[in-house]
Amino acid sequence: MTTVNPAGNSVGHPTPITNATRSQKPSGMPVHKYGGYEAVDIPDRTWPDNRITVAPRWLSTDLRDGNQALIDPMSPARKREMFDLLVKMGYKEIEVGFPSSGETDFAFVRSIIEEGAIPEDVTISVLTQAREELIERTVESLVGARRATVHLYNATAPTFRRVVFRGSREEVKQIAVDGTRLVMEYAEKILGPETVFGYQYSPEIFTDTELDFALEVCEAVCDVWQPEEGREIILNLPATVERSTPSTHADRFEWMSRHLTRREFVCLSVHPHNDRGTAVAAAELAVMAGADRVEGCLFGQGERTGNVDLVTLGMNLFSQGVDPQIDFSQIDEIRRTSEYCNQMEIHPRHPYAGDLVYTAFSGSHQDAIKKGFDAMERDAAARGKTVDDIEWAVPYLPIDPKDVGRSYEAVIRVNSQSGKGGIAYVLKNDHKLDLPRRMQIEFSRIIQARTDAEGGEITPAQIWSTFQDEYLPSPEGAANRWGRVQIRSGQTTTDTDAKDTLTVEATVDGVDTVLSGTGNGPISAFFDALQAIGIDARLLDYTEHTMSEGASAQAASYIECAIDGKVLWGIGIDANTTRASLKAVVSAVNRAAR
Ligand SMILES: CC(=O)SCCNC(=O)CCNC(=O)[C@H](O)C(C)(C)COP(=O)(O)OP(=O)(O)OC[C@H]1O[C@@H](n2cnc3c(N)ncnc32)[C@H](O)[C@@H]1OP(=O)(O)O
Ligand SMILES: CC(C)C(=O)C(=O)O
Repeated sequence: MTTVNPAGNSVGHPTPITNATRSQKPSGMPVHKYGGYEAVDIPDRTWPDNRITVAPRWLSTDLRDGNQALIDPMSPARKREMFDLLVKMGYKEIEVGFPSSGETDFAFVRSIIEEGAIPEDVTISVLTQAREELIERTVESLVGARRATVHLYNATAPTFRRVVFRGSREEVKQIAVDGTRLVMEYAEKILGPETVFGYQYSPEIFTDTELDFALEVCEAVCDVWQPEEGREIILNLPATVERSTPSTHADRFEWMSRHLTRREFVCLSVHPHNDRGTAVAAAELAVMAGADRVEGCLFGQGERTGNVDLVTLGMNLFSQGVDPQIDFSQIDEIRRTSEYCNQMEIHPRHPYAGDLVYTAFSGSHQDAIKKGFDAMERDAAARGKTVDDIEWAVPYLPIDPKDVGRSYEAVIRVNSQSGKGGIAYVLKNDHKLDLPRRMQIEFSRIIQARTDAEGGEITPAQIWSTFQDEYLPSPEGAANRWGRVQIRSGQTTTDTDAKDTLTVEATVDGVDTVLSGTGNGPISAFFDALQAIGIDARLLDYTEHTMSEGASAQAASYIECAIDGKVLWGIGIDANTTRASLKAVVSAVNRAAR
């Protein structure tokens, strides 16, 4: 056989792809327009060995960075709903707006202060440019607040120095220094003793600013603020536009953390955006590299591709056994509120919150999930505990969906990619029927035929009605549409040599009749009785289980038989196990004749 390998040569045998044979043709994309990102000279970096064992401080900037990126910024009512949600979830630092931007933000800040909506342990913060009239207005918005932080920013990156401020390094540093001084002066003048006042500074686009200059500006700002015991300064180092790998970002954090002279009085804060799609990793690695605090938005709202997603970050900690200090137990409610406030939908694959993130359609995933749930139950029982008390270990499910308020219903959804495990899961979960393995295979072929013919998803209700129609036509079935044999009542007697005699009142082909037979037990006696109506049945396998607890508990019996040369399963459900097994025989017999 002749094949063409990836390099385009005809060869006698397929050639494996190696770096040597891989095509290196230019793509034609204008790569010359972009330069590589500068590495940090920190060969003794320590962050890769660090582990996150406690949650960082969180700041939600949904009402500021998130809001400023919306097509339709939040109305006062939507802002208030978001604020109340953030408080309820447990955020203790909330950036509530840019009060000097206009009346809407100013009035909102005033409203939450005047209406007493801010719990005592929550600090609000407000953002301002380093311009005197804006700083004054910003501080005015905070009058009467119990705990408030002014957050001042100016861009420090070279392009901004050249293009926006048209100034030297010294001049740009001076903007930060003067801004800090003005914030302190206006806070002193305008705010009363009831306000615990804090200060935050951000060298905007920290990630594009030369490290030595970012440090120089931060140090100059600290010289003005004079951080000390009980007087922290928050230095927030934003990846305003994400351009580096998370590892380089972490290097920059470790470098800054090592070089800041008053590090113990500095709260080092990270503010990643998601332009490369790696904001979550950037935040996590920055925390490993020394960041004390993370700024972001719920579900990654925010400028362009968004701020870092606070939900994913918090849930990532949770899934590692670290308390995020935030309550995500009603994730769908959080999601609905966020969608309402931002007027934007959350993607079905959004980590932890999307509609499909705890759902498996594919057979091998479903099989493993079902086995995982079964193993959890067995392990818990063996240790005398409940499933909720042992370590979560269900394949393909990073967390227990119940922990975020989801039910198990959507965990397994069935389509043409599904296998027996998923279908068995639906029957067990929704109907307490634990089908024997070979019966699972039999029933999954029936479902598979339907999904192949009709395409799309088959719902749990459709699976159940197919199951009823196939195995339970009467009387448990949805419709008494078919079934050659129906039993109405039966009696067994056991004689002295342990032979059972069974007498059954039945309807066969629409005619009422009495069937009678003997055997080693009721099932074999019933097989014997069926001979009278020309049915030759032989038992191959039998299992049963109870479906619930208590006096009125139902039992399910499963019977595999060879009937007139066909091997098939039947099921019977009844409070009495003998009746359940007779019904299972009827189920199989009727299927054979169908
Ligand atoms: C990365 C971030 O997310 S930063 C936050 C961005 N958010 C926002 O801007 C939302 C709210 N902002 C606004 O509503 C408006 O910008 C306002 C009302 C605050 C100010 O509006 P304007 O007075 O029209 O000024 P504008 O925002 O256009 O800023 C331009 C001027 O401010 C200067 N400037 C920009 N940022 C800063 C800063 N942080 N500190 C000092 N000056 C600054 C610019 O150099 C420019 O000066 P120039 O006119 O001398 O060239
Ligand atoms: C104001 C700063 C922190 C900001 O939002 C950014 O740089 O993205």
